[in-house]
Amino acid sequence: MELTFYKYQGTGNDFVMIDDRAESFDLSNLDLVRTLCDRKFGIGADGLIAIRNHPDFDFEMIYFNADGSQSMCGNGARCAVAFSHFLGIVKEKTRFLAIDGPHEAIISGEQVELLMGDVQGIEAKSGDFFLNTGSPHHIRFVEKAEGYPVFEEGKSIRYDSVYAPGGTNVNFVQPMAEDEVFVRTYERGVENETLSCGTGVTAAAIVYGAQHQQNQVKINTLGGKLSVKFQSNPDGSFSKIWLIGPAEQVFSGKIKL
Ligand SMILES: N[C@@H](CCC[C@H](N)C(=O)O)C(=O)O
Repeated sequence: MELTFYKYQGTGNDFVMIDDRAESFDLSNLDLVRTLCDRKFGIGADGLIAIRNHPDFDFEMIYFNADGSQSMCGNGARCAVAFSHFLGIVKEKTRFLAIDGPHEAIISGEQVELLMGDVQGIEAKSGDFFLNTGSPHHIRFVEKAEGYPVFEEGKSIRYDSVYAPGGTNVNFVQPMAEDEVFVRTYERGVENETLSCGTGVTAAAIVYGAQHQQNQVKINTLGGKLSVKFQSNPDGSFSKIWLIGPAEQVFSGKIKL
């Protein structure tokens, strides 16, 4: 049996994409998810996304990390929107469902603008910060992200007992200007640094923007540039959070199952 797949990337965060409107992909087969995401034995990706029909939305995005765990993925959602546009499911605007709830998106050329869920607030964590942007994110500001031991430090914070049992993603954020940062992320579920993390840069932008009275922050990652805009509310929450950046189909193929 063969599976048709598409490969997408959003600022270097890469995903196996499956058109599963026929519901023939077994979502409970996590060994298969792990094999498809394996860079030596499969297609290779940070995560896998199945697109399914939903009665109340344009589509549903079902996201798995490379290790088979599930959470919200910002870059993956932008790629899922581009893929649904490619499949003809959506035009320039869409409303779809992800694990953290409904999302809206706008496609303008190569860019996908994604409306994220509201954020309740920012927690202080011994000089660092924590917030949930659909996925959990620890934020640490560093003077220089280049050369920073992202894997070692990220892994140690990801497994810190304060985040047990679920763990957290970990972002190291270097300020570059009043409205610009460089972000490197250790991703839970990939268990390594990825070239970019959408929910992570969103978290970094919110913390940095709130500290510098900015409601729009430019983001540099190892995989490219994104931007985040948001509204700060008097109760410490954040809403109208938009993650903006490119999403691209890289190749497609068939793999033997
Ligand atoms: N790469 C993603 C985040 C995916 C989920 C994360 N690894 C987790 O398990 O929390 C993004 O672009 O947001």
